[in-house]
Amino acid sequence: MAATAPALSVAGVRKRFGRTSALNGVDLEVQPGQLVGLLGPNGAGKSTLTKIACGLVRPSDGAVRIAGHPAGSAAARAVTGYLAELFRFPGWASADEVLQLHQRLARSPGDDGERAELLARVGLSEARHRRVEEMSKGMQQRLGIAQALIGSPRLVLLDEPTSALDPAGRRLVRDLLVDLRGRGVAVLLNSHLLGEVEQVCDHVTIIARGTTVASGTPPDLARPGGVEIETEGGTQHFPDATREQVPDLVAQLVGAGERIYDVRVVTGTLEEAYLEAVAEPQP
Ligand SMILES: Nc1ncnc2c1ncn2[C@@H]1O[C@H](COP(=O)(O)OP(=O)(O)OP(=O)(O)O)[C@@H](O)[C@H]1O
Repeated sequence: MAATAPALSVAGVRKRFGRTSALNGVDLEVQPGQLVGLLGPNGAGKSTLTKIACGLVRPSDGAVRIAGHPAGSAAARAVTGYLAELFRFPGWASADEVLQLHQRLARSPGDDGERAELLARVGLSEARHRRVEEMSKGMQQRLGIAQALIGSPRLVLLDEPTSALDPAGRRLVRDLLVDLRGRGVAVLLNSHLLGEVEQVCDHVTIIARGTTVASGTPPDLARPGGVEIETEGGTQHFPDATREQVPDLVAQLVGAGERIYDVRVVTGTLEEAYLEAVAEPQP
């Protein structure tokens, strides 16, 4: 069962914190080798869902399984890597010591070699003996990502892993995510950086008010935005036209005596789709 099960399966999950209903029935799947972006406004329930997946929070209702094992079980935790949104490593520890500690916590058979490889993958080889308190926020975040990869997890849960990173650091993490996908690792990525999610994720789930409001591939979610044709008299916008209609549109305009300088098929952005999906329903 475990061999063919999704890396992460979330079915009908609800979570109440006292009077606050954080999740109201969310479904989500991440397959091995799939990179899924979890988007949603502040307070939508993304971190709560991630914490449920790694067994830190118990759902009030619903089922969460990791590679076929119940979330929170030893078998599930053994194949899961997690980077929390807000984490703090001891300031006195070096990068290498942080990873060593987490190797012990994760009971990873990994050794010096695993630590050196992980530090290289997050661009911290030179900082191996630097203390955490001497690192920038971005370096600490990259160390956090290395920590999440200890023991070669099959599922990696990353809660806003690039919020402190500069553009080069973000590129490095994007490349790392693509590499993980290539190795068959499943990744759930919580992020507010829509451009990044659009570039790297195979699938996106948007939650708002504790429920799923949209789900699909980034191109599916980012709807087409029509066709723009630049003519002598200015830009003409055909909002409902598709790429297939371009030759006919151009022929009509030329037939009507227009001169054409440029034609653009406008694609919507994930940002537009996101804003539409999370908008409060009108009463
Ligand atoms: N331990 C807790 N006790 C009480 N309420 C909580 C707890 N954790 C989360 N909540 C509430 O649950 C809801 C969802 O919070 P969560 O942190 O999961 O949102 P999020 O989508 O990750 O937000 P952000 O984008 O700001 O990180 C919020 O209303 C939050 O206040």
